[in-house]
Amino acid sequence: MESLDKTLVSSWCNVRSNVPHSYIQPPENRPVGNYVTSTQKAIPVIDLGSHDRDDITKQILKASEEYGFFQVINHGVSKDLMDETLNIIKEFHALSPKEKVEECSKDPNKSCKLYASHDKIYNIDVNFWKDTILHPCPPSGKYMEYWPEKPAKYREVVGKYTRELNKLAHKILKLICEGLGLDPEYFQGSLSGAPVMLGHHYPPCPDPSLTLGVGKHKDPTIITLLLQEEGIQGLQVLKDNEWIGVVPIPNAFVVNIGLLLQIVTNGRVVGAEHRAVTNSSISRRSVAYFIYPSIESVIGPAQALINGSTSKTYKTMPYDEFLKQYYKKGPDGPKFEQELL
Ligand SMILES: O=C(O)CCC(=O)C(=O)O
Ligand SMILES: [Fe+2]
Repeated sequence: MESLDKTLVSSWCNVRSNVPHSYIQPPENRPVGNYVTSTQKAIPVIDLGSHDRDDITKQILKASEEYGFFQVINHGVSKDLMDETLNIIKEFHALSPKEKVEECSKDPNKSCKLYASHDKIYNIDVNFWKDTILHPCPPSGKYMEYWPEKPAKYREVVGKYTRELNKLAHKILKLICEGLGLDPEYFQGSLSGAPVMLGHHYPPCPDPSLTLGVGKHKDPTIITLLLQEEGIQGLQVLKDNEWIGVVPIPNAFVVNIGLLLQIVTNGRVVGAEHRAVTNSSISRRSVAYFIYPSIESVIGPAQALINGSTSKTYKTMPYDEFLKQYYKKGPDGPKFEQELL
C-alpha cells in the first residue's frame, strides 16, 4: 500500500495533467449529472444580530424546515478569528506531505486524522478531490495535546475558534428548540458531547466536470457550522431536484441541519443533501465544525415532538449503531433514511 503522504491529493495533483481513474465519478454523480444547477436561487441568510428574538427563531425554523441550510451573519464570532482559522488551515495544508503526516500522528488512538478523499470508514468506491485534517475539539481541551504543533499557532487559534463555535452552535440549537417548543437545554448534554473539526483542502483539478470535492451526503451530525473561503465557490445544496450554489458571504457561517437533528425532531427540521464541486484554477479551503453526540448516546425522536403525532416516527437506537449503519450504507442517503423510520 502506498504511504499516506504520497496519497494526499495535494502531493501529486501538481504533476498530473489528467484525473486518475479512481477519482472519476460515474456519469450520474458528476457535477452536471442527474439534476440541474440553479444560478438564480440561494439559501436563506439570517441576521443573528437582530433584537427581535421571535423573528430570528421563526426564520431559523422556516429555513431548517424548508432547506435544512442557511447562512448566519452578525453571529458574534470575530472576523479576525475566522480569518486566522482559515489561514492556519491553509498553512497546515501547505506544509510538506511528510510534515502533515507527522503532525497528525501524535495520538496512538488516532483521534487526529489526515486523509485524502474521504475517511475510509465510509463504504465509498470512488475518491474525492480533497485532503482533510479531522480531530475532536471539545471545549474542555481534551485531545488538544494530539493536535498539530505546526503551524506554530495551530493549537492556540483552533482552540479559541472551536470554543467560540461551540457557543454559537448552542445558541442556534437553543433557538431551534424554542421554535419547536422543546426544552432549550435539550442539546446541552451528551447529544452535543463530541464536537469535531474538519479542515478541508480542495486543490485545483484538471477536469472539474469529472470529479467531486465531496459527494452528495447529509452530515451524520446534530448540526454543522461551515466556514468557507471568500470568493471561491464549491458548496452546493440539493433542493427540489436542483443544486443551489452556496455563495460565500463575507463573515458568514453556513449552518446545516444534520441527519441526527432530523431524527430527534422527528422530521420537523430536515438535513439537506449537499456536495462540493472542484474548479481548475484555484484551491479552496473550508472548515467544518460538527456537533456530534457522545458515543454512548441514544438517538431517537424527542418525546415532546411525538406526543400526539399521527405520522411515522423515527426509530430510537444507540448512536454507535446509527453510525455503523450510516457508514455501511455509504452515500445512499434516501434508502438509509427509509430504514430509520
Ligand atoms: O467543503 C464544503 O463546502 C463541504 C464540506 C462538507 O460537506 C462536510 O465536511 O461535511
Ligand atoms: Fe457535509
